Amino acid sequence: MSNFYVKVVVLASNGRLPGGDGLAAFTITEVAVTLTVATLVIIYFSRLVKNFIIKTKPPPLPPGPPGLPILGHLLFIKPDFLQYVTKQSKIHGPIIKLQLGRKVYVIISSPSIAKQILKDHDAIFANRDVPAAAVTGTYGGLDILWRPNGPGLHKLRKLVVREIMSKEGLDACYEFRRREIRHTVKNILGKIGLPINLSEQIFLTMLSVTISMLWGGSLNGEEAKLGLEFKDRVEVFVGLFGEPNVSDIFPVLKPLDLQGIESKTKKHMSWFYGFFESVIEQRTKLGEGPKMAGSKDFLQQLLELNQRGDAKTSISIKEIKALLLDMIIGSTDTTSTTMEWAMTELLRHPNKLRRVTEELDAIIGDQTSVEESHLPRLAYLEAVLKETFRIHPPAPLLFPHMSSETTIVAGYTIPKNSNIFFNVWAIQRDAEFWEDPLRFEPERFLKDTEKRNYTGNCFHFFPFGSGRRICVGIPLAEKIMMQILATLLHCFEWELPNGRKPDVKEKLQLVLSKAEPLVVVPIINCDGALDVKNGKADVGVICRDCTGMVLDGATERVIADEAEVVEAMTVTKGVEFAVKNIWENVLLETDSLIVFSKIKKKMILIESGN
Ligand code: HEM
Repeated sequence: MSNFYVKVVVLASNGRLPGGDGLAAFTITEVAVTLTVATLVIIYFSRLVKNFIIKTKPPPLPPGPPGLPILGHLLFIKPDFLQYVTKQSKIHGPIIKLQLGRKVYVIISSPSIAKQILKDHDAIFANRDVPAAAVTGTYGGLDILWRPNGPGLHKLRKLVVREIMSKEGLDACYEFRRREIRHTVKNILGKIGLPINLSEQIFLTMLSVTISMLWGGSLNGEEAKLGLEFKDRVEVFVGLFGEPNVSDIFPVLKPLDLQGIESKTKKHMSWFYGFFESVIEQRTKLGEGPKMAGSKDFLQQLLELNQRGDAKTSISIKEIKALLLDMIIGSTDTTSTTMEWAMTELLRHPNKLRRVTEELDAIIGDQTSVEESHLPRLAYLEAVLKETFRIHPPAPLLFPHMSSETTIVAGYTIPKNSNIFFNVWAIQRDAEFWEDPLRFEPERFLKDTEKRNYTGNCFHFFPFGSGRRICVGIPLAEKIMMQILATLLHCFEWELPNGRKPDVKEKLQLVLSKAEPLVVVPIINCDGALDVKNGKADVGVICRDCTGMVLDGATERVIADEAEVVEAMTVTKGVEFAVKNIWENVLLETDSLIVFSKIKKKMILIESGN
């Protein structure tokens, strides 16, 4: 018997020696074994429980910079939120967390994590945290942008995608788009040689295009002032949505509206909605608006749905107004900013600009205007637009998505109701995927075109978002931007005032625009200038690109565009014109109808007065 065994037996038998009581010795052995087994079982189970606890403990929140008590990172996000989050992501990794008050903000700057959220967990992350300004500005989120994910959102998205953005919908209102682009050309022709704010010009074109598609209206002529007012108000309105609002961060302060954001939003909202109400009232009084190839404009369709009274498809007047505002805001700032950046980059890279104009000359040739049918063949221009989206995405962080459940992503816990930003600006400039990412190189989109598209499947390049909140306006955006850019570049040459180089400083409001608007000088892109003398004073008719514009030679102001040539010549009836074609020396009488073609570089006489 070992010493140890003797000791245990003696202790267990209260000092009595074994042998006298065999039963006691047996019990002690049994107790020892039982104790050992119990200890082992306890150890085993405690390990099991520990493992279970470790396994079921939620992963940590994403890392991030330390914040201040109560305020969190509120004081750090200004003046440049995009630069701040990009810098913090470089330090803390591709998924980071910031806190404003009690609200959690998660910023993603990795394609694979973006894919997990926007594809694998799309339904969970398809909500929005509606800021107080948007609640006020959209009747509590009745539009598409701020609407919670659900049947109401699907109904509105389907309506826009099927009725406006479908091929048939867009074809049906092509004439309106064409008309507005020609008005823009005419406007610019009146400003040849003068500096113009291109951003403003393009914004007005886009606004006119959108309004004409929505209800057949136009902002040209007398209404141009209205266009500028729209522009100012859209800018302010959008700025109010983007402004960090203490009412959102600390909801108890909401009734105080400390920054006055809600009251300002209300003021602008009443202006927009008042405008829409007058359009709707007019439509209801006068009946259907202008028809486009037998189809109805969007407003007409909405009003008919409003009359239907069927809960599944019916739409209220408030929804109609909120939707119209969405379409106008969604389509103007984003597209005009993109075109402004595209022009800026082309002016900075004359060799790329040359390649665009060569392509335009080859495809459009001597035809008088850029038509939508030309667009699919303008591969290089399309690459220029994509490269512009890559380097200057108008929505560099997309629009924030909100999680409707606590979810684990990339090994971190994203709490319910967090706001998720996707830093497409950083992802699309990431040297791991894009060679020489800061260089403007449209050629990279000429290879691998299928892979490098923005339909939401490539998470290295997704300027329109992805998943169920992807932008509804892509088909319109791509058509209209291609056509406007092609027209501007085919019809005019562009210079910077005083030979300056355009700068690329950015400014983030809701869209990432140029800090300073692009001011450029349009010059005549045609050698075929014609002089007209009436014997008393110089009067000019100058051949202008594509459009057959008639201009006053002294002031270089437009007298008429092609459609109005007849009228212009009637106005000048009785005045003797001697029109000298620099190639053919043609003399015309006043009553002649003339159009000019740029490419043929000659004046075409289509009808003689006598
Ligand atoms: C350069 C052109 C455009 C760009 C870059 C752009 C970009 C975007 C982005 C990034 C989003 C948010 C996606 C997300 O939340 O993940 C969005 C949403 C939206 N866009 Fe666009 N957009 C453009 C043009 C347009 C046009 C032309 C329209 C309409 C006429 C439009 C209407 C909308 C609407 C209504 C939404 C909200 C969708 C939703 O929340 O479900 N956009 N857009």
